[in-house]
Amino acid sequence: MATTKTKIGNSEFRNCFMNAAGVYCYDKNELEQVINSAAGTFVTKTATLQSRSGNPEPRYHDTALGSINSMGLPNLGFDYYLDYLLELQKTHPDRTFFFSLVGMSTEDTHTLLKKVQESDFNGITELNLSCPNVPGKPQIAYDMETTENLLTDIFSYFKKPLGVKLPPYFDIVHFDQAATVFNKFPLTFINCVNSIGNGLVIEDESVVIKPKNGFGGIGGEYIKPTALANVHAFYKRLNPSIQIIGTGGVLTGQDAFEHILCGASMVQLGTTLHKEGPSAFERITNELKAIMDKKGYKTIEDFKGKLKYL
Ligand SMILES: O=C1NC(=O)NC(C(=O)O)N1
Repeated sequence: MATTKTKIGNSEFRNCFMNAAGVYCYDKNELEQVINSAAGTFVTKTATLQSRSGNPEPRYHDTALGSINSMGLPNLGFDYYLDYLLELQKTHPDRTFFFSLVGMSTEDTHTLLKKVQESDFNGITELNLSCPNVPGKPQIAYDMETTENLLTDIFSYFKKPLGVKLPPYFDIVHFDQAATVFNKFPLTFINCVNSIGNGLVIEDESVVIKPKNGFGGIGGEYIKPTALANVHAFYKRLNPSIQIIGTGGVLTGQDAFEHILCGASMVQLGTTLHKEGPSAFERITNELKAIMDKKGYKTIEDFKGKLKYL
């Protein structure tokens, strides 16, 4: 029987599936459900220094092929998530969890990461450089100079495992430029991709979410080709020491198989988890194991990154 265990940095996970930041991770209740599911680990909702109520509702909408959201980083604040993560280090010492965070300013980002560095947190930090939904705030990782300067400053003091959540890129030159920057730093991973920013969904004659006149991040089936391309483009360009987390368009074990084939070491569920709930982890894990058994793959390392070209 195949195993879907994996490793990110020096941390081992019993399963290569987890939630995507923003889904089933707002509070202890939701995170507990992911802990008790077949998921290998969880990532928190992206935490900011102060708690945020986020954008006006309706701000999330499911569609037949995925979802659109403009949540606006609603979260209970950095201290809430850090306190919970430190509590879990006592109750679940054998597990490693991910902490997603970003500042509303560069100064806040450094304040947050210095707090993490100085804390007893021994998990993995995911810096969200790609939220498309805070009015007036750009997706940081679309600005390579700002990203390079930020990472240079961060790695002068941050010595714990760190990865970045990236927006999708759509230009080969941008893959080259971004990879050149990321290869300069001891990143544990990059996570490709966040939602495709500023899409528009219409029902009858109206937008379906309130913020930004209906413009929001797109997830689900719509984005799998873009997600797979980003995973593979960076897999081919990055130092092997920087692993890839694949996020976007995973509904089935086949979708997860494709993400791993492109180079992902971990696969996140966003829209599918929102629609189906934590039981999706067991379903998709079993579907992936069935594919692996059929193909004679014992571990994900047997086919990770081995996408065939014509
Ligand atoms: O990084 C994010 N990506 C999204 O698609 N939505 C959330 C949000 O709006 O909070 N953040």
